[in-house]
Amino acid sequence: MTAIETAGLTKRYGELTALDDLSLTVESGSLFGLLGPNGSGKTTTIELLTGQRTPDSGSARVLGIDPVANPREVRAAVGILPEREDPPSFLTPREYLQFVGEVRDLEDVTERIERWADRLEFTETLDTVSADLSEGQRQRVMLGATFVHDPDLVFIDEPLVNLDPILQERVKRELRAYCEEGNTLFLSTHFVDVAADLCDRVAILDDGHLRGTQATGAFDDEDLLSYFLDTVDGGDVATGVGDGADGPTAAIGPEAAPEGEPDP
Ligand SMILES: Nc1ncnc2c1ncn2[C@@H]1O[C@H](COP(=O)(O)OP(=O)(O)OP(=O)(O)O)[C@@H](O)[C@H]1O
Repeated sequence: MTAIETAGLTKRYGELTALDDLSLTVESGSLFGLLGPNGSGKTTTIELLTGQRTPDSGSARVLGIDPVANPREVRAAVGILPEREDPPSFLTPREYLQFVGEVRDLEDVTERIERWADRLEFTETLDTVSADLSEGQRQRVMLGATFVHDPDLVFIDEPLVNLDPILQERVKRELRAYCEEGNTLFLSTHFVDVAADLCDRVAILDDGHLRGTQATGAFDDEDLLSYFLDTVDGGDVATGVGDGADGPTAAIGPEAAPEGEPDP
């Protein structure tokens, strides 16, 4: 079954074409990665697929729903976690997730909150006001809010930023488990090792253009990095989430690209 299908999806901001003629298929149950340098159009793609923006041309179906005709329906069906969003500082995670549960009209909210807090390891901070949480703790609460309605499809922009290495592994395990339960994850990242580690299929976006789609099974991190650098024109490409709370440990610019001409 197909979770996402786009045909010729195009978005312009004034003179700038942020996304150009994107045609993509994402199968249900897959862990799909949209990999691209800063400004390549990843966020725009997610915003178009979730009915937050309207394309200039082209079409999409998300879980069979047209996000242009039915933006609220698509947002009710999926989970969305934009990059760097926080729970309100004056609410505890439990209060925030209860609020999300009410907006989403959920039954069994208490059970859902406790289950996701357990899966994402923030049970101990459920009743601490969010202003007193670390960045990594707030990121886990946001992940909980994204999954609390157990959607069939989840979009996450940069899933592992702000998490220490131990929590990155825990979250990766949970994301993989979520797909093994038959759900679909659509991740956007500019970290090659996140894509290599997590995703079973990666689409490379560069300057608004889809440069290629690859199954990651045959790649290790280095292979995917080489493929990525050969595929994109270069730019602010991060190679790893490293050991810090902040993400990249190395940003590869055009000067670091391997010698030789990229594949046509
Ligand atoms: N609301 C907007 N108005 C004008 N230009 C925009 C707007 N949103 C994005 N852009 C531009 O569109 C291009 C694609 O942006 P987008 O945010 O989709 O890229 P991205 O791959 O998600 O980048 P990053 O990895 O830095 O988050 C960029 O050149 C950006 O400056």
